[in-house]
Amino acid sequence: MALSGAHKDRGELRIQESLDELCTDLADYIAELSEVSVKERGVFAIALSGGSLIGLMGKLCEAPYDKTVDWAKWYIFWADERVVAKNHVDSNYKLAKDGLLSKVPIVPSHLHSINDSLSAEEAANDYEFVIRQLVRTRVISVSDISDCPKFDLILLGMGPDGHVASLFPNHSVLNEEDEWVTFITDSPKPPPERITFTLPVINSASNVAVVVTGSSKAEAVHLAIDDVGPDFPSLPARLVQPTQGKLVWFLDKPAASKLDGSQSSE
Ligand SMILES: O=C(O)[C@H](O)[C@@H](O)[C@H](O)[C@H](O)COP(=O)(O)O
Repeated sequence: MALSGAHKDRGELRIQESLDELCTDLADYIAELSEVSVKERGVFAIALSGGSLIGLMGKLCEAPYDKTVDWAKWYIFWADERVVAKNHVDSNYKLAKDGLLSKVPIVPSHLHSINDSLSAEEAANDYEFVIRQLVRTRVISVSDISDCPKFDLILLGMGPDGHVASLFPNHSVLNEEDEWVTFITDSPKPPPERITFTLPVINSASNVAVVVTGSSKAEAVHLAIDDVGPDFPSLPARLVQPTQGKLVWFLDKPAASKLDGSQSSE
């Protein structure tokens, strides 16, 4: 590991020399959280995002994780999803299914993707209803301070504009406090229609990991993590602040290159 440390309230930073090391560290981290959660609760409720994250999780399909992870105890959700058919090339479900979930023995009924025959608004309401049922049966824990679902792990990517899940800068959904799952029809990143976990749900999780690679995101990483003062508008990624849970940033060197002090640590 190139660098590891805590950054005030911004969580733990894990900065890796190479993508290969980042992928190994990420697989280790997920496998460990799965083990702890299965031991404590009998299940592991994990929410995925789209984008490069799924490829970076690829080592989970390989030895030793393919055999050591208790896949039958995984319940899988999406922190955000594009409102397209499940077999559409833009579907986050399809991305995860093809790249990861079809290669390990997940129980098909534990895969909780959106109903792709509904409108964005209906799909968000329906997804929240599904999550409410699973909170009731304690497949998903509940936060004792927010009453929100408390996922064991929420995995997020981040765009160069600092968006996470489908929470984009300056969008009104950033202020959503009542819904668990909401929708947008004007995503600046195509496709335009998406459903997304809201910030209260993300910040109620036991663990949140933000996985970011590449120099195009270095400025957003700096603005999301460093103490930049009040003059900068808050990026969605900066609003990821688990109330009781643990936040970890997985970064490669190019993504971390504009962090304060990064030059001196090379
Ligand atoms: O469905 C989506 O578009 C995402 O969930 C989104 O939040 C993604 O994680 C980031 O845009 C980062 O994507 P990349 O890692 O591919 O840049």
